[in-house]
Formats: sequence, C-alpha cells, structure tokens
Amino acid sequence: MAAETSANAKAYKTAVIKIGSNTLTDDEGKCDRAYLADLAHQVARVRREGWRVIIVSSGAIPCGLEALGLPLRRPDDMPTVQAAASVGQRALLAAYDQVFSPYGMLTSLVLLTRRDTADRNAYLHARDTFRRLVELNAVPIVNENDTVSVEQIKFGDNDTLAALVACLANADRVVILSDIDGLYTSNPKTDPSARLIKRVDRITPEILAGASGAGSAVGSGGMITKLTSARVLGAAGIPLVICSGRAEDAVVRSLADDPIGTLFTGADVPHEITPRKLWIALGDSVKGTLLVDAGAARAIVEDGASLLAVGVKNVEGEFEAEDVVDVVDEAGFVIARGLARCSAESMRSGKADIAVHRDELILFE
Ligand SMILES: Nc1ncnc2c1ncn2[C@@H]1O[C@H](COP(=O)(O)OP(=O)(O)O)[C@@H](O)[C@H]1O
Ligand SMILES: N[C@@H](CCC(=O)OP(=O)(O)O)C(=O)O
Repeated sequence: MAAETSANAKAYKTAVIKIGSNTLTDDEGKCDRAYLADLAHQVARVRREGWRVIIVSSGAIPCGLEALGLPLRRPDDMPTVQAAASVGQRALLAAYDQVFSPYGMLTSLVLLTRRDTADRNAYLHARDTFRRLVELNAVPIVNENDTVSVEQIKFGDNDTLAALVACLANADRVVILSDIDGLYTSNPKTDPSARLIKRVDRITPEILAGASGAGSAVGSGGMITKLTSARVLGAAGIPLVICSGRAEDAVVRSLADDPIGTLFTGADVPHEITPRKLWIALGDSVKGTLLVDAGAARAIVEDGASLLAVGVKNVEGEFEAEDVVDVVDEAGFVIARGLARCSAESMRSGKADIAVHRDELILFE
C-alpha cells in the first residue's frame, strides 16, 4: 500500500469507529468472526469513498476467555482478567488481520493506558503516531492495554478512549457501534416508554438525567461514558453517531449521513482543544466538584474567563492543586472541567484567588 505524502494529507477524512464487546461477540460470548468479516467489507467500502479508519475495539477479555477455554463471563480476579486480555488481544488482532487482509488493508496495533497521554510529551508522540499511521493508510486497531492497566492508569471504558483517539487524530467523525440502536430518553432496557432521540445539537441536563450505566455484564460504561465523550467531541466540533453495531451497513450509513441511530452534531464553532485541555477532559479521573453561581458560569462560558474563587459556592471532594475537577452550575449541570489551581481545603477556607485558570478549563457548553 503506497504511503501518502503530507502534501495530499487533506484528501481524505478520518473516522474513528468504536466497537463494543457485545457487538463483537455472539450470543455465547465468543468472538463473532462473521460479524468481523462484514465489518471489514464495510470498512473497505468507506475507504473507497475517501475515509481513513481507526478502529477502537473492545473484546480482548471475552476473546481471551474463549481462547483459554475459561467460562465466558468476566472473572472476579484481576490476574485472570489481565491474562485473558493478553491472550485475547493477540487472538482479536489475528481475527482482524484475517478479515482485513483480503481487501489489502494493513492493520496496526495500538494499546494505550492513561499514562501514555498523561504528559504533554507522551501526548504529542501519540498524536503524531496516529496521524502518521492514518497517513500511511494503515488501519490502527486500538484498545486499552488491559494486561498492564491498574486502577490508577485505567480509562476503564473504550468510549472515553475513542473520544481521546479522535481528538488526537483530528478525526472528522466518530461512530460508536453499540448493543443499543442509539440514545434514548431513558434506558430502554428498564423503561418501556423510552424514545429514541435521532439528533442532538446540545446535550442538555434532561438528556444526561436519562442516561445510565452499562446494560449488560459484558459492556462497561453504558450511556454515561458515551455522553461524556459526546460532550468533549462536541466541544471539539467532531460529530458522533451512536448506533447498533448489528444494524445493516451501520458503518457505511453512519459515514454517509444516511440517518441511523443518534447523531450528535457537535459545535459549529469548535473550541480550540489544546493537548493540555484534552488531557484534562479525558486523560485523568475527576477528583472533585466546584458548584459556581450564575455570574461565574456566565463569565467562563460566555466571556472565556478564568473561574475565580469568589464565584465558587460549594466545593465537593478532597483534591490537591493540579487535580481535575468538574465545574457545575446551580442546577447541578456540568458545564466545564478543569485543573484546580489549589487544594479543596484552600478553596473552602477562602484563601484562593483563581480557582481554575482559563487555559486549564475545557468548556462543554
Ligand atoms: N438513555 C439511554 N439510552 C440508551 N441506552 C442506555 C441509556 N441509559 C443507559 N443505557 C444502556 O447503555 C447500554 C449501552 O452501553 P454498554 O453497555 O457500554 O454497551 P456497548 O459497549 O455495546 O456500547 C445500553 O444497552 C443500555 O442498557
Ligand atoms: N478493553 C476491554 C473492553 C472495555 C470496554 O469498554 O468494553 P465495552 O463497553 O464493551 O466497549 C476489552 O478489550 O475487553
């Protein structure tokens, strides 16, 4: 496959396609090779239409359990989970290779933990590598490095990882292939009156209130992590489609603007998301919450100002300076995420001046 030069780097669009474990496995919980073959066919089609594709694939753990002949449900002990991920990641990549190579598509493997994008240098390396892989026309298969991930450096779900990869790769669209056919007004598995929402221009408090966690023993994150990812992608101006991975031609339709699932349109005027801001948004875990008054909320959202401590009405959680905190408005809606300039204790004691500097604040609104 010929490598492209950077001179024609804009001749294609980049899609990040995230495939959940439920989508990738059959009813018994085994890797569904027929499904992967259909996926490869679809990827080959969209590539002919000018898309370059990065796949964020779950499924290492179930595929490892299958290969090891272990019961096909998530083990309780971490060493078995991590060993299964190690065996399964290899098996999964072999399965991808088998279905992609007949189309002349070359796969690559990228396994990440939070640590790999945690400092600016590591982040920039990851960004450059993704962009180069896409330029070289490879199909990167990305997953969390479950074999070495421990709690402190875990993304924990591939929805977050997909959003991070999309921002790193400067993607034009993200598709989440899920076990559900889109975002509903509430979880349809527990609420029969839930309705599918076909288009979302803004993620409102009502939409967030209707989202809950994973709906199966295999999936992780559920709709909550998808919506957090959607907000970051929205701020970056990257549209997202969430649809059923099992719907016919799901990938082709999602990239062809043929209505399917739920489309999150993203901001018309994207915020500039610097590497540091992206890391704040997705790279670290949130340690506390700052509830701000209406004036402070307006100042940060409308004027792009820093968050001053006088505007913070309540500080929740115990955090130190440089920890990640959510900024919520008086209704409890998360409007931004940022790095605390000082500890929770100093904010409560009124000693602080700036609570979060604007260069370290990512706005979701
Ligand atoms: N508002 C909602 N709309 C749709 N699904 C929801 C909602 N709230 C929670 N869910 C749950 O999220 C699940 C999808 O996420 P998840 O379990 O992580 O699977 P996957 O990895 O296949 O995407 C759905 O099966 C559903 O049970
Ligand atoms: N990294 C794990 C999957 C984690 C995950 O997010 O799963 P899912 O919610 O099914 O997309 C694996 O490869 O099995």
